[in-house]
Amino acid sequence: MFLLKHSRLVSRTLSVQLIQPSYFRIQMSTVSTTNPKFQKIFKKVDELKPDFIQVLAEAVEIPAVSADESLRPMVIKKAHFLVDKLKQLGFEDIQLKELGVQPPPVNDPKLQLPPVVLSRYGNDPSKKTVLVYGHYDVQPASIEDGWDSEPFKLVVDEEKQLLKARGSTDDTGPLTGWLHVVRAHQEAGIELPVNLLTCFEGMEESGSLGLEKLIGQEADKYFKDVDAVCISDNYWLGTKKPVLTYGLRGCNYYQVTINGPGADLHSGIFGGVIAEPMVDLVQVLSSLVDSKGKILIKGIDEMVAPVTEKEMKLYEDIDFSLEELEEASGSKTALYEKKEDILMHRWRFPSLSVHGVEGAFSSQGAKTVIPAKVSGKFSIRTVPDMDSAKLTKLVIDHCNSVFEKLGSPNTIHAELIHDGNYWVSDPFNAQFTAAAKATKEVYGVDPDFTREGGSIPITLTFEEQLKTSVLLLPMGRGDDGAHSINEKLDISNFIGGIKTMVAYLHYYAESPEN
Ligand SMILES: NCC(=O)N[C@@H](Cc1c[nH]cn1)C(=O)O
Ligand SMILES: [Zn+2]
Ligand SMILES: [Zn+2]
Repeated sequence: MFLLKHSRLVSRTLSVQLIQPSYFRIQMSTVSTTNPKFQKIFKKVDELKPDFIQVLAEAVEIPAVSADESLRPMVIKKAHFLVDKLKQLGFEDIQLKELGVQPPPVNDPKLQLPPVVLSRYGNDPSKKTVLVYGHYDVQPASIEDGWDSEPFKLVVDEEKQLLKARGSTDDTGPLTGWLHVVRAHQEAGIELPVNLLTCFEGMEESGSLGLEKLIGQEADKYFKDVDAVCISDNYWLGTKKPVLTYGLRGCNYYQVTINGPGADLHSGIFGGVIAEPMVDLVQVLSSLVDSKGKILIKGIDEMVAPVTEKEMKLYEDIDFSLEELEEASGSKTALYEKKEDILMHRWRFPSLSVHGVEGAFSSQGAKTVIPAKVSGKFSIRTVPDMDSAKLTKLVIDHCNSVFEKLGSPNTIHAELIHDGNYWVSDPFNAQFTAAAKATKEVYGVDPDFTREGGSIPITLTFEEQLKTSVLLLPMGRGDDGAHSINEKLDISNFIGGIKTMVAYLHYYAESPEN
């Protein structure tokens, strides 16, 4: 069961008026549509809200952290949870596609990748077929990171009208949203206007390992009738205006390991007389990027497509501000002040982030250890026209060359852990047009068309392998705290997002084009 914050409000749980900016309130407080076609089904979505939240509560309780090998059984458990839900809803041809063992680096060489959940709802040749993709794995989370509540227990905050838990916005909330779309149609007695296929994976947060191959294998089989792919796994740019997303950065994730003594050592006995891996590693890591965010690895800037004047105009028209960035980051630490600079550095320039060090002392206290082997983790968000293989060569050569200059007797091994391509689409195709109409229907405003700094590694693969267009239809807001502490999804976004999915499927089904 989920936790209700402010328990005195329990009796009027979930039937309270939603607290929203004024122009949303008009659209969302009752049945949020001017179109009689959607009235019945939107009303049903509103009525089913408690049930939808209950499903989310059950789903987020499973700590499906793909990056944590010890939690792999939980990731697999969540796949089976989804299978049960799909069965209950009458989905057919449900298949758990196994992807084999996880490739190195991995502690357990027999570690199985979590399965991909394929299923189908409807098989009418006269209808279009929409494949919806989502991921059921989540980022790591623990209360010690600074969460206000247990991350794997859903908190329904009545006062703020939000749902808080790891996975609420990324991506369990949006993924389960697709199941609710089907339930709402069933209970409203309205036929789904398209055939719906699902592709739910459990490794997205760890680079979608194994999925690319499966999509290639199934392109002419399970996915052979797919007309369009829709992904709901990203966020509005800010907190007020809905967006549709037509671009993503890619992500190349690296690990650089420095190996030294045979075991961790006492720094009083060995300090000053042996070469310390951690000292070498911090020098390698600090050579990658400066404090202004400039990547210091030579040759990367030259791969980036130049900014055009036409493109500059796009950034000027987007509704966003420095204040929104500061609000979402909870700080005044932005590297840029102008909206255009912020957007370009988030969407169309590469960035390098240093994430952490495996093997180093990281707890409270003052342990006087010399770690024997340390691995620094960093990633580069990639953009057009960067080539992943060329980038990797530049990165590895750079690390080796910096290390060589240190003259250390330790050893270095720099490697790519996973890569996923950037993606940029045509925001005026039939799918985007249908989604824009759907957004207007639900929220009463035209969406902004945005790109995103994050990555969904499989997006380009769907486009290329299935020869279809991909739409990114975000559910949550820019301040949801995905990958961070206190991740949340506003209830109005959850319900509005489900309605938008509904309307998008209907408008896309009606569209004369594919
Ligand atoms: N909601 C999308 C998301 O969070 N994607 C991850 C994908 C990723 C790539 N490498 C590791 N994870 C992201 O970090 O952008
Ligand atoms: Zn995600
Ligand atoms: Zn994520």
